[in-house]
Amino acid sequence: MSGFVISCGGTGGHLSPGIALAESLNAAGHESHLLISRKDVDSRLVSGYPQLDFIRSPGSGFSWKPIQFIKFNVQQLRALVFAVRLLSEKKPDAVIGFGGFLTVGVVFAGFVKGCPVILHEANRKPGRAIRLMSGFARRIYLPSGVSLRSLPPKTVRHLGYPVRKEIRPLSRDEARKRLGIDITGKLLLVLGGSQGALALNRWVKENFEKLADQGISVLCVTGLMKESRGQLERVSQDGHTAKAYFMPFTNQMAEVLSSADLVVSRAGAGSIAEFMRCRLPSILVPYPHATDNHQSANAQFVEQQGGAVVVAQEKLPQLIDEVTETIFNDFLLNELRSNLQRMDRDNSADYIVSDLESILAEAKEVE
Ligand SMILES: CC(=O)N[C@H]1[C@@H](OP(=O)(O)OP(=O)(O)OC[C@H]2O[C@@H](n3ccc(=O)[nH]c3=O)[C@H](O)[C@@H]2O)O[C@H](CO)[C@@H](O)[C@@H]1O
Repeated sequence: MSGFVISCGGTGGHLSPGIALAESLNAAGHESHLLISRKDVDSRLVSGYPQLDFIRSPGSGFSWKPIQFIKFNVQQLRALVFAVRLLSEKKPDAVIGFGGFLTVGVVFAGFVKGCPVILHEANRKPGRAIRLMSGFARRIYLPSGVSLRSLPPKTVRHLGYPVRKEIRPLSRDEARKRLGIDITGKLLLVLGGSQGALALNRWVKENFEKLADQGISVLCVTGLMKESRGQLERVSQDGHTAKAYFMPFTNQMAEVLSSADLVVSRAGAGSIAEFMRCRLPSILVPYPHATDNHQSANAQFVEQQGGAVVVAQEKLPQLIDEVTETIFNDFLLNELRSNLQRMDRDNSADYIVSDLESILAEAKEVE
């Protein structure tokens, strides 16, 4: 049995693969501790996993704005001290970082203590933390076709995004029943990633009547910062009732993804991997201010593989036509679904576990 500290907090896109990996490590008889942030989104997501060991670290997101920049550096120092103490207490065999502001302190502490450092990058443009810490890594997992300058090839493995085991396609009717979605006809899911997207929430409110008149209902996951619940209803001229459901956050992602015919979403790597797993066709609207425009790179890759349609945020007025043309086009939906199936890397968490086991076995031989 080996022990691992997994740094995966700050946003759902880092936390979900951390949870997926911890579950696979624990199932293989290892021990894992997940380092997360004190943000609300982390608390909401981890509430569904009482069996895992989550540890909340100090830390704050990076910004060039002067006050936030000072706060970031002070918090990074606190996070480093916290990480050194944590590693002294848990004595892990390896430290794993999924990127984000929490990764830097714990990875550095792990390296100084002589612990193998393992990194995972989910996006098609590696983030700052991964780039900064890559020189310390014994292994880096990158999406296929993505490279990082000056890394020896033996350090890199191209593996997909670990998706949580419970995220599996369910029958559409069963999923709607479990969510209490009481509609007939097409359902459009609107998802702004783990933290929501104001522009997409607004788009739903502005376009619900047009969608309803075509018989399309909507499920909109608004994000915690834009807390919004409730329901809208509209009866079209032909007597069909369409509804719009709003919820701030969900711990029932398998049901949410399986209930819909189509999703309009930001292009986070985790969301995309889960659409593949649930074979859910998507229209991706990349967040235009994401670091190095990495969401556009994520979205374009899926579009090139035939798994999604991309609409830039400045083209949002065209989204309603894209939605209505796609959601009623069964040929296109089937095509998108079969391409998603082809792209899905089913058990990357299990591959990572066996790779970690061989890294640790090699390290023991060297000792
Ligand atoms: C604005 C920004 O920079 N976002 C980044 C962030 O996205 P973000 O945190 O939005 O992450 P993703 O879209 O990658 O994944 C969201 C995760 O949260 C889960 N979830 C979401 C909503 C909800 O109500 N319940 C729930 O469980 C999803 O199932 C998924 O597992 O990290 C990703 C991974 O590095 C990046 O690709 C994104 O670009």
